[in-house]
Amino acid sequence: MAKTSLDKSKIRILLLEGIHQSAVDNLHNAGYTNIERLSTSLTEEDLVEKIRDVHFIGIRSRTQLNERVIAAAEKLTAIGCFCIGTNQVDLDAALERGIPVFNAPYSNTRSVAELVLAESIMMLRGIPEKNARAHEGGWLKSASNSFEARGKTLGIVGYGSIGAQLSVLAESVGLNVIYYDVVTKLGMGNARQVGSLEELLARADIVTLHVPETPSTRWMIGREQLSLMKQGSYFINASRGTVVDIEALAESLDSGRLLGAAVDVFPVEPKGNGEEFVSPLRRFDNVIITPHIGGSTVEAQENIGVEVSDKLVTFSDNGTTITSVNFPEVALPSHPDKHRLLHIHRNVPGVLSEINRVLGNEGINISAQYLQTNEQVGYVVIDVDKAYGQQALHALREVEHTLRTRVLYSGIDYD
Ligand SMILES: NC(=O)c1ccc[n+]([C@@H]2O[C@H](COP(=O)([O-])OP(=O)(O)OC[C@H]3O[C@@H](n4cnc5c(N)ncnc54)[C@H](O)[C@@H]3O)[C@@H](O)[C@H]2O)c1
Ligand SMILES: O=C(O)[C@H](O)COP(=O)(O)O
Repeated sequence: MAKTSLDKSKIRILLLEGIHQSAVDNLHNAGYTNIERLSTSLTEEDLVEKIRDVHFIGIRSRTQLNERVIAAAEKLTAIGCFCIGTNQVDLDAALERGIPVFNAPYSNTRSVAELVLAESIMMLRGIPEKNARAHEGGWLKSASNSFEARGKTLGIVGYGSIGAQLSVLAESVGLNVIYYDVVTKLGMGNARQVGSLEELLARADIVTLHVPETPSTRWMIGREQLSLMKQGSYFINASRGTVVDIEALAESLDSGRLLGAAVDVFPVEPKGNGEEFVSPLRRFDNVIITPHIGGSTVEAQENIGVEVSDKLVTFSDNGTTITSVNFPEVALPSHPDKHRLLHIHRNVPGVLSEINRVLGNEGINISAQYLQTNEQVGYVVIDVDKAYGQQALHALREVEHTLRTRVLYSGIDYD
């Protein structure tokens, strides 16, 4: 019987942007040893070159996996975003090539929520300016524009994992919480959903954004929205830089409508720690500027390293795509004495019956089978007797509308 799997040590894994050592350790423990780990992201040109021979890539928010890069990734099997956001990946381009994308939807949410609550309290007390003056030798002892959090209203835009967690923390210090979300959601504690973004902007003392980057959130906060905010209110953005018109935010700070802001994400961010950060917000002492570190805590990064590498290993070892953000979700218990075939195809009628027909024609008995589809793609996992693995793979490749096929042999096979 022909051995069909590629030795795990030949499976190339590229980890970028300083992904935590926990990911490397986890992959090693699962038998994957061919790992290159870089502390930075790569330019498009470098990525196109480097990704050619890579089976798995791990990135964070900075690496742009656009259509051109994905098209160059001839061997790429799965993408791991070691963060929450997946807007940096062309998810459709990956799907079209049968490449599932995974992320870590929960591991850094607490870190962001804690930071935002701390920033709210710091801004209410005017700490950013007082701190800046003291560093210059000044002494701004004053109660003017210095407030308790108790009884103020926090307005959360996007009540998902981070927004909801922040809501709980905020109520514990006496903030009243209102939130706006495109989906109707049950509030935590006494938090109340409002019917429109405009209502939230008009009622909140502090507005904080926790939406993903999508076409509906792009530039959702501009001059008009900021003009609806209360005189003397505060603004926080730790979501994505493209959600806010930063020039309009600077104008609101100049006009004094906003007493302060805290911004962690920017439309253009430096590619690495050595590059200059350019922003109209640099001139404001009452703005807390942080370098996209909302999720950058030791705890979050260690957990993310384990969570996403686990997902890559599980997919690599048995084809499971549960929690993939772009792919039909399939999990079939492993059958150690069988060969597992993975078949990814365009989601058009008749493919499954064609698969079963070609396998039947070859006299191949199917031990287990599971199909899931999304609008574009169908994903079938099929277990067959070991003696037929290679033959079944050849038969499946002939099925019309096939995007990709693979056979797993006591682990995995890569084309
Ligand atoms: N600064 C950081 O380091 C950092 C860390 C983690 C996450 N993030 C960003 O925060 C975002 C939110 O994270 P999450 O885990 O809470 O995501 P989530 O998906 O759990 O929640 C997002 C919420 O936004 C809502 N939403 C979507 N479009 C909306 C719109 N147009 N108006 C109002 N609400 C809308 C969704 O319904 C959902 O409830 C991530 O997508 C990521 O971009 C940043
Ligand atoms: O999407 C996220 O989880 C955050 O933006 C954090 O991204 P990072 O891993 O690049 O810090």
